[in-house]
Amino acid sequence: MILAKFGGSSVANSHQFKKVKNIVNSDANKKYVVVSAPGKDEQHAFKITELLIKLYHARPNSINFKNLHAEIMQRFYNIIDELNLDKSLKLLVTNTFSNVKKLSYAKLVSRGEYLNAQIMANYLGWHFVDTNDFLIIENGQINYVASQLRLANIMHNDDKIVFPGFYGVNFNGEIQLLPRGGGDTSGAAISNLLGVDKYENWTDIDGIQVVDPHIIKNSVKIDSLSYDELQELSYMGLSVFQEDSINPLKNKNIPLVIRNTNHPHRLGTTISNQNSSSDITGVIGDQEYSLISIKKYGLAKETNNMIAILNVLNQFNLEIKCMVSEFDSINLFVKNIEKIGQLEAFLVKNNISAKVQSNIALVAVISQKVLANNKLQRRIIDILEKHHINSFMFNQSSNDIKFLFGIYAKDYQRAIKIIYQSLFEKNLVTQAL
Ligand SMILES: Nc1ncnc2c1ncn2[C@@H]1O[C@H](COP(=O)(O)OP(=O)(O)O)[C@@H](O)[C@H]1O
Ligand SMILES: N[C@@H](CC(=O)OP(=O)(O)O)C(=O)O
Repeated sequence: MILAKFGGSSVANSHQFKKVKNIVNSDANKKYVVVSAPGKDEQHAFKITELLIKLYHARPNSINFKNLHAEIMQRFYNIIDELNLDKSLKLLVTNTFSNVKKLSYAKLVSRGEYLNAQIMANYLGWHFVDTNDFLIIENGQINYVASQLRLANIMHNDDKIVFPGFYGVNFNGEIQLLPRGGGDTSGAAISNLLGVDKYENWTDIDGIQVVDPHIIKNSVKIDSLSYDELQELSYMGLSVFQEDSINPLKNKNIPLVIRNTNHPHRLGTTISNQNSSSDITGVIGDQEYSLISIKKYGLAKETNNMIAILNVLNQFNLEIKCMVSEFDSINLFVKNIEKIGQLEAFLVKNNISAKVQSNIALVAVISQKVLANNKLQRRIIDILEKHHINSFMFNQSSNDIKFLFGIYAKDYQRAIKIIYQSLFEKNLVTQAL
């Protein structure tokens, strides 16, 4: 049994719907489909989810509101008309958006996946099952035990089912959204609940590449990698697959295959408990960090100091990506802070002497094979020095999968290109081993 999740780019218009039908009909084992809301395509610069978020914030009856409302409905009408589907679906679209201002944020924003799953189910001739009826999300976390019980009451063995991604429901019956990109998580969670043999994640790229294609268009494609490597890649910012989606698959040893809806015969990238096919699986990062450097005599020795600092950061809801401590200092890399001034004032008021620096990038080289010896790390530091890229804070993860360093954001893309070219194009990976 296979569950296939189709991301926004794979279900953006009627043309893409036809590709999805060919893919699922070509393999009798594909029994479950999860869809996202229509994404971007050549005609549409915005995803439906983005338009729904704008609609929620638009002033009722303003021109902007009316335009957004019409644009969203028209995209669904076009898909239904172009596929010659039952006209009742158009009525469903109209009714869904008939009283937008009465809908909660989560309910409105989830309607993109809800309608797309209804339309896809009708087009494939499969059943529609609403995740609203079984996927329990409490405080942002999926409750697997409760979800399993509810799902067991809905499922009938031979059903072929289309589920909407991205949302579930809490115990009070209110719709709950997963974080943006959460369709991957829905797919992984439902794969776990149904105990499928394989989870296919269909998107618009042939698989995972060593470098984000926005930085290097055609870097080496990885044929296979381990769950742990993917976890590190996603944690460091890989957008192709959501970070929270890996554990539900790893726990049940369900292989994940990332495949291209536009080129369905290409093999994609397989993620399982097997070691990677490549020495290096990623040169990856993000340039939206701030560095908080805190100094105090004997700081790292006193647990109370640490607790006080973490409490302060907690009040500002900061996500710490990396923390390096020495005898009298702690360096924390956090996602860009909107209220830097307020944070600095707060730290001073609490007698914590700290410097906050913005426009920092974190870059990681991910490899399960070569980081255990130190040669690759030295090679990377040499490359950065040779190209006059100021780097600071080098950190190796305890599982020897990730080598991480900080640089200034202005050097981010150049650093990634140089490291990739030096290691791959000049074939230095093998020399570094
Ligand atoms: N290292 C990488 N390898 C492959 N794709 C990547 C990588 N980094 C970023 N991406 C981007 O991820 C995109 C696919 O993810 P996403 O936009 O969420 O797809 P979907 O619409 O199918 O959910 C690709 O189009 C690609 O631009
Ligand atoms: N539509 C939601 C959920 C999602 O996973 O979408 P996509 O598959 O297009 O990344 C979003 O835009 O966040």
